[in-house]
Amino acid sequence: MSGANGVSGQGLSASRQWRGVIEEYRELLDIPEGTPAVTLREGGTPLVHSEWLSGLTGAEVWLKVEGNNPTGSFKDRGMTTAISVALAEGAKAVVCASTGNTSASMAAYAAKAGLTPVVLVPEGKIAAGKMAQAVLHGSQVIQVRGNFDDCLRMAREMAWHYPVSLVNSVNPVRLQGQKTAAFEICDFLGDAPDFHLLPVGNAGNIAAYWLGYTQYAALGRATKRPVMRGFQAEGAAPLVTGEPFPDPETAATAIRIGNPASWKLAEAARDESGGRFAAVSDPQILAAQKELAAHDGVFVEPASAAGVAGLLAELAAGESYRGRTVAITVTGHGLKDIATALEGLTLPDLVVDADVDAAARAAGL
Ligand SMILES: Cc1ncc(COP(=O)(O)O)c(C=O)c1O
Ligand SMILES: N[C@@H](CCOP(=O)(O)O)C(=O)O
Repeated sequence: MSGANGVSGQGLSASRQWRGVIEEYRELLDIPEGTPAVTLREGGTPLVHSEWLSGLTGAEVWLKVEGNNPTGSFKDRGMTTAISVALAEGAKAVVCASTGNTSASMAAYAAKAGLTPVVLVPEGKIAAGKMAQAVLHGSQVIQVRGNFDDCLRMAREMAWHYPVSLVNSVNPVRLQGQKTAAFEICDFLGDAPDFHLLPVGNAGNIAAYWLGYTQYAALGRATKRPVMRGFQAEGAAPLVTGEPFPDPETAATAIRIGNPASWKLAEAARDESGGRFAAVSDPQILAAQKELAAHDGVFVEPASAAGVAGLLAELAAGESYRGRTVAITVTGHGLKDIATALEGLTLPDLVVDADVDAAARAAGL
């Protein structure tokens, strides 16, 4: 899951190493001047052309593969900025509420910075890979009898009453880092795409992309801004219905969020771009996850497939993207949640003697 992979993908020469999003885009980030970067060289992730989805749609469909970040999700872009600023401001400890990825990312960057990470998660709802990351990077992980929204309320209060800095995306410095994904897409394509599709949970990421696209258009580095389409899980779709979900539920645990903190910013991105929010069911999400792995070689966690599931659902409903350029963010790596990926699958049990002909026969060659 290395992020320093911008060498060919970002048009860099082989001798030039990707430096992480702060050093690559410092002059475009609203963070205190001269803030030393705490970085794991996040960003510079591949924009992979999807022959499968391009063939289905008649569009040029590109996947922004954020699982290639150092901790396996897009959160690293925002965590480099949040942890760098927190450290520069003298923080000794950091806290977040999480459905998993934010805690994994915070813990890694806190370890790098020598800060103490405190994590609040909904009890029993965190994928094992993410929990392992948080624990191995040295977090104090506190499970809460409640959902993510309860955890976020507690994290805000903890940061208010105790000497600990909050690094959830309600911290605006997070969005500064996360907007760099929009910069990278424009830099790679030479302009903004016509459409940008992505999963939405707490809604920081759609807000960050919109910031980035807006900034690039204002600077003349892009001629347009994309139409933003955000996809939520049916059981946790407050932006679709317009009402908080008191008991959000979905197999896509990363987006099991009933009351997104960046609700207003997400609505602004939708309205200013002429976009929309829509819901996709868990079976649609899990089917998209499998198809993406099988057709494009990109293995993502369930929540990360919501944008692709959304595109497929729209196509089935008669929507056309023909002739357009479409970017879809696939937000996190599939290895984070193996249990869900394997659910309902029959694992191969072909066992042969140590004999090549027997293996070839078993393989049907
Ligand atoms: C893998 C993954 N995808 C998508 C999201 C949604 O991002 P956001 O909360 O910024 O809307 C999250 C976190 O919520 C996530 O962990
Ligand atoms: N999916 C998120 C939820 C909270 O994230 P944030 O970006 O709003 O801090 C997670 O991974 O915890």
